[in-house]
Amino acid sequence: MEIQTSDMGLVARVAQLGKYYGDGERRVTALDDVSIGIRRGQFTAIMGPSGSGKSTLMHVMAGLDTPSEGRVWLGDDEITGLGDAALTKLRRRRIGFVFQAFNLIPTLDVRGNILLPFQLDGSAPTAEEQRRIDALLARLGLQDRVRHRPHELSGGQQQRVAIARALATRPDVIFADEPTGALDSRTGREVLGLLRSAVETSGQSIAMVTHDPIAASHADRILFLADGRIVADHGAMRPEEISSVMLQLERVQA
Ligand SMILES: Nc1ncnc2c1ncn2[C@@H]1O[C@H](COP(=O)(O)OP(=O)(O)OP(=O)(O)O)[C@@H](O)[C@H]1O
Repeated sequence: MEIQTSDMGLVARVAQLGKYYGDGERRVTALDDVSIGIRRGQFTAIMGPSGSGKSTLMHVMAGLDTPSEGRVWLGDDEITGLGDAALTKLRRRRIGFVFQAFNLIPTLDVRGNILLPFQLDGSAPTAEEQRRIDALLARLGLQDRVRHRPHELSGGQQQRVAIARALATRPDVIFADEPTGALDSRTGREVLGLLRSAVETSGQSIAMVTHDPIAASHADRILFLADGRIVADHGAMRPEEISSVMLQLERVQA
């Protein structure tokens, strides 16, 4: 297969990606010959049975983990083989993260948490970025909470702060790992609505790992993994259609 080295429509891409853990008989194949791109301006869900390689794929695409084989690009920039310092800089500048456990800094208030990516990058937000952050705080219903610390907020509010932090720097792509996993279903739906509206209103590109068919039904595209391979690549689907694919994959993988 020809490896394309440029594609303006993709914000992140991997080619012939393999990831192995351990040696000899104990070798585990987490990813096996995966070639896939995340499309710009789309909300992509990554689904699959437990152990199918979802988190590994996301971590390699986000430069949090390195592949055993194959190549990785962020936009047009190949990141395969970059060292830790270069990857850290690239993540800070070009990638946003939203995690199941929110990952806010407990000693910083809401504004401090949202400004953290700028501070880590050694830059203060410009006046325009500051205005954008204020607008984000208002849109996410956090304007009365800016001086609160994470432990003074509900789970849903904490995840909204994490989303505001991820959106504040206008990253090329946001990687979300089970963003609704720790939330009740109503709060989870609100969070998904916020991610969806970032795609609709700002063209934000988002890739989300999830187990939840309802969460995945908010996506424009759903990639299904099983045993470390991409086994299906669908446009938007209803929750019941997603559940039925997942049931089939769980049977195959088991
Ligand atoms: N650090 C590691 N050492 C050894 N094996 C690992 C490691 N990380 C992941 N694996 C294995 O790689 C495979 C893929 O794991 P991964 O976490 O990517 O799956 P997943 O689809 O995200 O699973 P889950 O839905 O349960 O979180 C699994 O078999 C897992 O046990």
